[in-house]
Order: sequence, then C-alpha cells, then structure tokens
Amino acid sequence: MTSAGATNKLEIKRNDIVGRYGVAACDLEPGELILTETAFAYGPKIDSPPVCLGCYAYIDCSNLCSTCGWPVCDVDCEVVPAHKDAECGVFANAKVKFTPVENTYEPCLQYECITPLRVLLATERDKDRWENQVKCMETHTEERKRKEIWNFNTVNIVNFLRGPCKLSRFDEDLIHQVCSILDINSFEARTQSGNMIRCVYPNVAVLSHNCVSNITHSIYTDGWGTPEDYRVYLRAALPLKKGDELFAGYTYSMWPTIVRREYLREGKYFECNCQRCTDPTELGTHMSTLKCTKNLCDNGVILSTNPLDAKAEWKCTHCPNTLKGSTIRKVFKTIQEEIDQVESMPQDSMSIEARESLYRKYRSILHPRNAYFTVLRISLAQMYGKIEGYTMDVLPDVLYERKVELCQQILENINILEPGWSRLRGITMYELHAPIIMLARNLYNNDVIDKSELRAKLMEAIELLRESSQILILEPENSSEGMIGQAAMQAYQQLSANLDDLVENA
Ligand SMILES: C[S@@+](CC[C@H](N)C(=O)[O-])C[C@H]1O[C@@H](n2cnc3c(N)ncnc32)[C@H](O)[C@@H]1O
Repeated sequence: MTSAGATNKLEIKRNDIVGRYGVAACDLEPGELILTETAFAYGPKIDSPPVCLGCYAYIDCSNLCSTCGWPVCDVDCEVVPAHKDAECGVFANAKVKFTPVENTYEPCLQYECITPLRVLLATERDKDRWENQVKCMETHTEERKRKEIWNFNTVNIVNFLRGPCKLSRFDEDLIHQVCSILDINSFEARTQSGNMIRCVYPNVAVLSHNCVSNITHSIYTDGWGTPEDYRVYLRAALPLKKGDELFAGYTYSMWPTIVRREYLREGKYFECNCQRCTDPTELGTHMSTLKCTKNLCDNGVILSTNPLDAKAEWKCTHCPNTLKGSTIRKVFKTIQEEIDQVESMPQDSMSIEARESLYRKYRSILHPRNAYFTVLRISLAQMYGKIEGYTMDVLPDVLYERKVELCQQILENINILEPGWSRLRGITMYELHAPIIMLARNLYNNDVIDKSELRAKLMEAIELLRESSQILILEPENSSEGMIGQAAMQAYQQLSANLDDLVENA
C-alpha cells in the first residue's frame, strides 16, 4: 500500500471480524516510523462550542469572518485555507450566517456541519484519495440507522447542508456516510490553542483496536491550516516482527474495562474481547479492582465474574460479598465525575489538595492500583514540582518522596498497559528524575548516604533522562511533550558530562 508520504512498512489485510486491519510488513524497532500521512480533512469535534474556524481557539463570537460571517479570532484566521477554501465560500454564497449564541462555552449545534462539510468538499478536491482510501472506510451504517444519531444527523447536518447551504449536489447517503466515517475513524489532534479537533487519516485508521496497543502516533501542528498541518506520524512502540498485527488504542488506556468497553460499544460499534478485557485483574494491574468493605472480610478484593459482560456479578475473593455490574458502573461514574470536577479547576495549590483529598476519600473502597488512582497520580506527579508553592526548589523531602512514589506506581501500570515507547512513559520518567536528584543531594548532605550511593542515584536519574528524551524527542518540537523531550535531552547531556564533578564537589 502506498500513498503520499506513506511507507511500505504497513500491510493491509482483512478478516470477517474486524474488516481491514494492519500488520507489520517488515521487522520494526521501537520508535521506527511506519508511515506518515496528511489528514484528508480536519475540523471541530462533535459537541464543539463555537471556536475560531481558523485556529480553533475558544472565542466570544464578537468577531466574525468578513466574507462568511462565522466566528474567527481576527483577519489572520479568516484567511487560513482550511476555513477560507471550505465552509467560508459555501456559507458566503448561500448567505448562511452564524446565529449568535447565548453561552459560548456550550456545544453549538451550528458547528456540527463544519467537519462533515470539509470532508464533502475534499471528496471533490481530492477525488483520487476519496475513491482509493476514504470511501472504503468503516461506517457501521446499518447499526447507526437504528440509533438516535441518525435522526440527529439528518436534521442538523443532511437537511442543513442540502437546504439552507444549497449543497443538494451531495446526496443524503453520501452526507450520512461522511458523518459515519468521521465518527468511527477520526483521530483527535491538539491545536496550538490547546483545543482538540478531529482529523481523518485513512491509512492509520486501518489499524484495529487493542486495549494494549503496540504503536504510537504523533500529530504535527503548525497552525497555518494548510494540508500539511496535522500530519500524523505512526511509529512502532515495541520491537515488532514482520507479520505482527499493529494495534492502536481507541480509548484512554487508563480507564477501567467496563468504561473502555462501553465507549467502544457505543462509539465504535464493537465488543472488545482483547486479553486485557478478558482478564478480571486487567493483566494483574487491578485497574478495575475494588476493595471488599464487608466488616468481617479479611483483605478480600472485588473482581468481575465475567468482564466481557457488563451485567455480570462482581464477587469478593475472600467472602460471600457480591455486587451488581450496574452498581460498579455507577461507582465508577461518580468517581469520574468528581475527578472531572477537580480537573476543571485552575491548576493551583487548591487543586493539588482537591486531588489528594479524593485520593484519601476512595482509599477505603478502591484497590491501591485502581484506574482512578492512576488518573489522579498522573496529574499529581506532574503538578508536584511545577505549581506555585510546590515548585521543586521549595518542596520538603516528604513531597519529593511522594512524587517518586506516584511516578513509580504510574510506571508499574505503564509497563503492562502501554509497553514500549509511550508518551506517558517518557513524561513520567522525566518527572521522576528530578525528585530522585533532590532527595539524593539532601540525603548526602545529611550523611545518610555516601558518595558511591549518591553516584548511583545520579546515574539512575541519567538513565531516566536518556530513556525519556529518546521517546519524547520524536514528538513535535512545539508540543508540550516535544519540549519536555528537548529539556530531558539537555539535562541528560549536562548531567552525564558533569557526573564526576557533581559527586566530587557534593
Ligand atoms: C477505525 S476502523 C478500523 C478499520 C476497519 N476495520 C475497516 O475495515 O475500515 C474501526 C472499526 O474496525 C473494527 N474493529 C477495530 N478493532 C476491533 C476489535 N478489536 N474487535 C472488533 N472489531 C474491531 C470495528 O468495526 C470498528 O468500528
């Protein structure tokens, strides 16, 4: 298979269960580029609030494009090709103006048509790619016809584009097909404004899902809205052999099984039966596990009797206590809502305390390695050392120790759930190196460790920086991960060059 920028390292196969899927066409090293491609089209996500149609930043909608009358930041964003050469001309010709909205933070119905419209226009502009790569993408049309989304799209996208937008040249089936292609196959990309958009990559989207993926993808953003913007790079995360199936992760890997499977069933129309989903302990990570809270129970844990059935009972390993699958789902929903609330707070000392307080609150019911603790650990590990009042230079030893513990616990789960060169591994290793150095210095200054132990600790930090920079240096230079990669590389070089002096003069 070839396409502009693609390589010959991906072979596309087909079976009756998943349809098309991808395998390695040759042996691959971790970090090795498998393929790169531009997006066929990209634009706002479903349920997007009104964002600038040039750069996707949140806006108050007071500035409108002088050609079409839809929201943009300023004249620079008006002329971004992704907007100017797409919906701008359609809306201007049809005199379809943006209707002001009361709350600019709420999802805006008028925006639902933007990305489907961009894809429709791309079917005409890039006919070959549409015919050869995009038209054949999975749509799950029959299942979707039975769902609410079908009527929603008929009213808000099909009728709107064919009616007021005067685009009757696109027939109803094609518009529905495009909406389905977007829902089943889109990848999310972070724009320079920090907001997420969705992009269609026909080759990368061939990969099947597995809850333990073996590839990584990075999306490069220059922000100018050209076809090169949002180019994707697909890489191997692990050493892979020719013929090995390549698996993407369609869900957040740190969600528990019941939540991942629900997302895949509702949004991607399949039941995931991977090894991780089948195992009640999630490959020994205990991401779904709860503690038994029965008074007389001695250290029992609650596990699903059949993780492939959301309605199956959950049972204690040590006592007769049982719970319904629906009860567990409700517990997870409540915890997720509380975490979402904390995550919407400004990142300051209060939000650190709010996370620690959630951590304490759920200690009696969740297994120490449960997914929601991992989610809290990931943000806490990145906040200790950065947030005002908690910067590295002022943290007491006990909080260096807390940061080390958080990072090590995250890495234990990453080793199993995101093996190889994952971004989260790179970031966590970077976060871990600093408290190790600070603690080692303090321990040495207080005569708790000697020079050889100090050297060993510094070498541990150097190794973390080496691995972190190796992973993150592959990320786009202007992304937060890419910047951490550059900082890790610099710190690695400096620390390696000065190790002897640092130990001698400590
Ligand atoms: C992004 S597409 C992947 C490419 C698709 N197989 C094709 O033929 O175009 C996602 C769809 O592939 C199928 N799929 C992906 N991973 C799967 C899995 N682990 N088990 C079953 N079906 C899967 C589902 O139909 C899903 O909606």
